[in-house]
Amino acid sequence: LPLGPRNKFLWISTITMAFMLRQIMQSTSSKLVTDHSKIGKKVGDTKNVDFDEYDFVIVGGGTAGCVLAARLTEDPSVRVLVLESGGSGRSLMFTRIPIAFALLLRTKHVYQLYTEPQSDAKKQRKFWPRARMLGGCSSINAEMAQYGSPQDYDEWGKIINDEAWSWKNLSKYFSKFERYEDDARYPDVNSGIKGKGPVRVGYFSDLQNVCRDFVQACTKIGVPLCHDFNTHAGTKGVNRMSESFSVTYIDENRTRVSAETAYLTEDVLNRPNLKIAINATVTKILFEKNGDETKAIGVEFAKTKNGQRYTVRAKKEVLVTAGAIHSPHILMLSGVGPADHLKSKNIPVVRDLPGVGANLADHPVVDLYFKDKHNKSVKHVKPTTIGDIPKFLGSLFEYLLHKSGPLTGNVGEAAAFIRTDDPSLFPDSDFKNKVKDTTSGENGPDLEIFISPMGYKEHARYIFPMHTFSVHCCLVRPASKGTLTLKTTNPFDLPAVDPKYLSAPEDIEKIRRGLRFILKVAKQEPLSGHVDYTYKNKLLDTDREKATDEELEEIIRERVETLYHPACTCRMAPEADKGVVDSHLKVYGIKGLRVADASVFPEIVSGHTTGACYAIAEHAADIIKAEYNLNSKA
Ligand SMILES: Cc1cc2nc3c(=O)[nH]c(=O)nc-3n(C[C@H](O)[C@H](O)[C@H](O)COP(=O)(O)OP(=O)(O)OC[C@H]3O[C@@H](n4cnc5c(N)ncnc54)[C@H](O)[C@@H]3O)c2cc1C
Repeated sequence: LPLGPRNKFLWISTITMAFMLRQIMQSTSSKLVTDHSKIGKKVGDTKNVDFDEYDFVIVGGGTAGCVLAARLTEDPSVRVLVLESGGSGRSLMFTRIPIAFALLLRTKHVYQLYTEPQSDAKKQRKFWPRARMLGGCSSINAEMAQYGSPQDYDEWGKIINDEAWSWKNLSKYFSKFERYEDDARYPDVNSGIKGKGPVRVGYFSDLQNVCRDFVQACTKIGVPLCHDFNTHAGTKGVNRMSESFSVTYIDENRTRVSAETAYLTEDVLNRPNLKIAINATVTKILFEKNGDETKAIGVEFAKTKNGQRYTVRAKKEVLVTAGAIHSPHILMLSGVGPADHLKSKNIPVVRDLPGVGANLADHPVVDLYFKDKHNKSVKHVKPTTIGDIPKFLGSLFEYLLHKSGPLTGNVGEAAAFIRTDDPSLFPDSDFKNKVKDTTSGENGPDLEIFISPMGYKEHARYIFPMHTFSVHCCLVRPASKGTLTLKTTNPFDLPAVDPKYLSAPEDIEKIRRGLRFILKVAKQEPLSGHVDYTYKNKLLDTDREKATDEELEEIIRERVETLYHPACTCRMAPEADKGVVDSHLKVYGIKGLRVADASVFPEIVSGHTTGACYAIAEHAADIIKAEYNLNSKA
């Protein structure tokens, strides 16, 4: 552009903005290894090239993997290698700006997974994005820092018959990872019971008026206010909610806190006993048989589908932390899984474990959309009209200059956790169909209702062009369970995932109750003051109140989506109960092999899943340190 005064302004603004954006991105440390020949041995290399040996090889540098890497290398005598199939998460701008994560979902930094056609959801294939970068899904999630209910963990302790996993013992690991400091704006939060760990949590996200008023409206229809979801009381009484969405994984600089930013600090990366290889996809685990004993002795990995394979040895253990999709995938590719299925794919069976890939659980969510009377939605954060562009630039400047505004939002700004059998919300006189209790205990919820200050579909690919807000009904204790199986034996092909959404009829009834709850809240002051009831549009749900049960069921089957929480595919449970790992997270029947991530959940928690993954990994690190007599402090 010629340098006229107007263009000069444009240039200066653009350069300033680019500079400021650069500031919020953190550079990829030179500590990350990209030359794989420096850490592994080429498969097929006839010369007996010396290659590095590590005590522990961590498969997947995601949420749990980063925790294990940092904790285990606190002992300088232990050598740890992390193999991560993606690159650095913190060097990507869209992981740093809190609201921008949705822009990453359909990029090469995210596995583009689709479910099998869902028989009970109009045969649709549902998009299931999973992160492919350091920090894993903690680098792309919606930053909601709610950890589930204490009863969920008591249930875990019972299933695996080990009190170490029940809330009274596991809760110390939640304190170990989180860091919450006093916030004068939230005097009712007891910081004395909070942790001082590396993962900063706090009330630093944006809160739009419509979301604040949702909270008020909920309290008016009988949902008590809860000042903090994450206490020992948890969601006790369940009809409680927070003033804003509890806390978020967003720090005082209004940037995302991921497992990579919190645990892989410069100090940790500089430890001589830690190596992290990126763009390194583990293709299989290597085993050695000695009599009746099978031991994991290392892994094979590669950069690309047809690229050079490398191997690396693990003197002590292989620790699989590739998440709920890829951990069972890697086990199966390596011969650990249901024998019949492996044989059908010509994979030699190392250990028959029918639980691998079974029990797939996820939180289904159904959204309702309302026209925003005040035209105050934050739809301009992803501009869809010409008019959105100046507003977007304004918000970008506000974010960069003042660290405030809608870009500091996390989409799900306020929430209510309720029970579908709560007679004060769902009286028998109005709700004739009975519901089965699938909660983890009488104080656990089965529904989460949360609100976003804009309407969107298809994981934010589609933003409504008019001003809307959406309220989401998420079934946090679904009865429907699914499966994960191999499609092919190529490790670079994604597995077949079938969550079997809505296959249990009670799931429909519970979500329907949730939708009725939403429609009632939308009619309640002060939220009703935000709804334009005169605006008619078939896409919106403003006048859905009179919908029949059948019509709501139709909406549920049409709109059901994932809340991105797959779990339980390598369940920690007795082997006879389709368990894959024991209470020390060791894979049954194999030495030197553990799994520690969302796949080991014995049951899905009635809340968000990142906290549980951090706690599992912190606990796993202590279990391993105790077993090998390792030091705890760096
Ligand atoms: C869009 C989205 C929004 C979410 N919102 C929230 C939220 O608001 N709050 C919340 O608590 N939870 C949320 N979640 C869920 C939460 O982030 C995950 O449950 C959690 O982070 C999973 O951690 P993990 O350690 O099990 O796996 P991940 O964090 O997924 O880590 C797995 C890692 O393994 C790597 N990997 C996979 N295969 C291989 C291989 N073969 N070789 C090497 N590396 C491999 C991956 O690249 C990844 O880094 C969300 C998730 C998504 C996707």
